[in-house]
Amino acid sequence: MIEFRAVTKRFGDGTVAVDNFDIVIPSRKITVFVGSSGSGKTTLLRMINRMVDPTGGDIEIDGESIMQKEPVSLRRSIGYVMQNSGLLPHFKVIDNVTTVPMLNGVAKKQARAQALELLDTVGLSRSLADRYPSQLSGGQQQRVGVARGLAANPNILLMDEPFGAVDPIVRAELQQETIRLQHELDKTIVFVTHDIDEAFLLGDQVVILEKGAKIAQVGSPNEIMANPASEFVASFIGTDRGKRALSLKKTESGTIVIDSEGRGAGVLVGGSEQ
Ligand SMILES: Nc1ncnc2c1ncn2[C@@H]1O[C@H](COP(=O)(O)OP(=O)(O)OP(=O)(O)O)[C@@H](O)[C@H]1O
Repeated sequence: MIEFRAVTKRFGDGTVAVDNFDIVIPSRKITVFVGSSGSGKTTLLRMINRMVDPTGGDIEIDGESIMQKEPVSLRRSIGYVMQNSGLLPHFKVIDNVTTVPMLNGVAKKQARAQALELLDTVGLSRSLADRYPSQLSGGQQQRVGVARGLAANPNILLMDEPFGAVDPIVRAELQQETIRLQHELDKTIVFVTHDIDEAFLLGDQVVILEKGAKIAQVGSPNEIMANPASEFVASFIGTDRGKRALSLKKTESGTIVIDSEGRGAGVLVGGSEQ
C-alpha cells in the first residue's frame, strides 16, 4: 500500500504542482491518475520514487516513510516506465533490460537469462535482444520499456503515459498486455494518463485530478460513471455526450441502446429494460 498524506510540492519558481494531496493506493491493483495537462500527475508519480521530493507532507510505502529511505536504492527498487520508452539508444535491448539488476549486484549471466525471460513476459521475441532501440517499432520499444521496468522484480511499477506515442491499434494491444501482466505478476501499478477511456479500461481505482492535483473524484470506473461527483467530472468523463451518454429506444423490432447522437450502440442482454 502506498499512502500520500497531505503531500504538497511547490517548485523553486513558486508553482504549486500538488497541493495537500491525500490518497491510499491499494497493493496489487492498478490505480490510475487521470487529468488534463499540468494537473500534477507526473509530479505525483515521481514523488513515489523520490525523483521529486515533496515540500510538505509524507508518503509511506507499506507503513514506512519514503523520506527515511535512500533515494537511489528506493528508485532502483521501483519500476518506472515512461512515454517514449526512455531506452538508452546506444545500448542493445538486452543491455537496456539488464542495467538496473546489474547495478543492484545481480551477476551478468543471471541478469541476461532473466532479461530473456522478461522479453517472453512482455510478448517480445528473444531474437530482438541484440537490436538497438532504433531498430524496433514504437510498440516494441514500449514493451522493452515495460520489461526494463520489471527487471528488478519490483513490487511497484510506475507508468507515466507509457502508450501516449503509439498508434491506436498498438495502444489497445499494450493496454490489454498491461491488464494481463498485472493479473499474472500481481504488481501494484500506478498509471498516469490524460485519456479517460484508458483510465476506465485499466484502473481498479481511478483518481480524476484538477489543477494542483486536487481530487475531483476517486473510485472504481463503475462508481464514477454511475455517480459523477460534479459537473466537472461528468463533463470530463463524457457522461453528458457521445458514446457514454446512452439511452434506450423502443423500435418496432425491439428495444435498443442508442448514444447521444441517436446511433445504435447495442442491446441490453440478461437484464431488465426498466
Ligand atoms: N521542475 C519544475 N519546475 C517548475 N514547475 C514545474 C516543474 N515540473 C512541473 N512543473 C509544473 O507543475 C505543474 C504540474 O506538472 P506535471 O508535469 O506534474 O503535470 P501533468 O499533469 O503530469 O502534465 P502533463 O500531462 O502535461 O505531463 C505544471 O504547472 C508544471 O508546469
